Amino acid sequence: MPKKEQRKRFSRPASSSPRRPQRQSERRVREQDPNTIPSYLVNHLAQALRMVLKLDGPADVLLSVYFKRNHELGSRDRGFVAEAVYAALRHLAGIRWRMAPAVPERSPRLAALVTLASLYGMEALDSRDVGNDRKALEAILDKKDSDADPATRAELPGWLYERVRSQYPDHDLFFKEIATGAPLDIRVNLLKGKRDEVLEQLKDEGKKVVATPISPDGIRFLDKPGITHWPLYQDGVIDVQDEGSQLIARLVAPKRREMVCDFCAGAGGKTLAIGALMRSGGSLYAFDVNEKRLQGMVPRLRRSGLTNVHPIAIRDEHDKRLGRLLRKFDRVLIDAPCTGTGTLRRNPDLRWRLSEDELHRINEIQKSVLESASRLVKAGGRLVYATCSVLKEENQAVVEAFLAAHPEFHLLNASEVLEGQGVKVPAEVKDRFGPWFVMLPQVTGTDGFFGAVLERDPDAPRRRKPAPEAEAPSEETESVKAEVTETAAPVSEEQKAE
Ligand SMILES: C[S@@+](CC[C@H](N)C(=O)[O-])C[C@H]1O[C@@H](n2cnc3c(N)ncnc32)[C@H](O)[C@@H]1O
Repeated sequence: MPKKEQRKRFSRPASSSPRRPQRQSERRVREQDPNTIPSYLVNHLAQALRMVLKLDGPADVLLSVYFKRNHELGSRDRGFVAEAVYAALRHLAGIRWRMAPAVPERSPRLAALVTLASLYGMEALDSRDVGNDRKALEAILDKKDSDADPATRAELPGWLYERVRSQYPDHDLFFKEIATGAPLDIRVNLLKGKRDEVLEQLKDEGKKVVATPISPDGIRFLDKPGITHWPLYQDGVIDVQDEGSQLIARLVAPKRREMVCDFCAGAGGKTLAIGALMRSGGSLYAFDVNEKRLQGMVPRLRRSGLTNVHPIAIRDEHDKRLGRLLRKFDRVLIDAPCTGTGTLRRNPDLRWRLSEDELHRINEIQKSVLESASRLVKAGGRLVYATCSVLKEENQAVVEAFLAAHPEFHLLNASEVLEGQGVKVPAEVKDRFGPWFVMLPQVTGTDGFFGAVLERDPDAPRRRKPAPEAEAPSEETESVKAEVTETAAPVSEEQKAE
């Protein structure tokens, strides 16, 4: 292999090219070898890295601020800069180690050159952009990965590396997966379309799509098109949702006329999937402490055609008003706040912003939310605890501690719950994880997800009531809805208008 080829250290995103068309204004400034990356893109990458490497917010948010401030950048240029920023974040430990004693956040231009040379090779850089940094850059690129410590090679902070390493025998495959991006999955809204028909339509339109292998509702794009302007999206036939997240909604297995609660609903990814499984029947309460996130659900709900969802902002898991809903729900989903370590392919910056202290803080909230939300489950009802974390501390350990303190709940086999709906759960998932539902990038090709299905013993016999009126919310729950709706005015007002 020629030496320059050896220097391409990062796998290159399929969509990006080092040869960007130069803008007219740039050409006027100076002529440049057309086979190299235009200088203005190197400069933008350095400035974007200066901002994003502060790690004081999610990379996608910081990047969109950067692009707003630099609105003269066209969409292809934005794509190029974004891909390079994400590559730098995926390989930040390695870049840091190579650049030492220089530090990427203080030398973002050098970090930009290292990133671009690692993606496209030194020959893609204009010698005037490299300037006096050539020697330093060559020394940086010549360092051998095998000399770095294992956590650096895994591109994880030490505390997280140790946990993943000790927990998963196939940890090396996990490390390999988190060095790549994630595909774009969508869920077909069962109220408005059939998966196979939408799949055919997309294929006829020339889109590169396949059915998701496990979720019966999903479609996977082999590239990553922008879909939000498509009629299928605007009309609510499809929504963006990772296959793993679709399956968590299926773990809830709601029936059409039931009372269901999505306790940590956020912007409603799983709420929408559960509502569609309920065919918009029954009542679906969507709680969250973050009113702004709940508001993000409103346009999605409008597109989806669901009319059974009640988004309600709560103060916290001890909100007094929840007292009126005790033992009222057939199903409760807790999509708990978590470290998000299952989504590192999508959110490569997350690992550098997390800490062990943060993990412990989140862990306390998880236990407390599970404790409180479990009280809403009626006798014989189901409780699903889920996270997008790959850490046992946030998953099995939380549920095991809860079960030890609550003999009135027992664990169901999550794979059987899915198979009862015709979902083909991979044998490896069943064999490795028993009653738990665990998805991992290296096993299922999805984000990492955890789900546990618990059932409250049917200690109190269900009241026999004539269907269907009897299954409608009681006056008491209606009054809670009205009361809480007032406090969550911005969400619920829009909701009422639908
Ligand atoms: C994993 S996210 C939910 C994602 C969402 N279910 C989805 O599918 O798009 C966890 C959510 O829990 C919420 N949360 C945090 N603490 C909470 C609490 N004490 N009670 C209820 N929700 C809480 C956060 O605001 C966040 O939206």
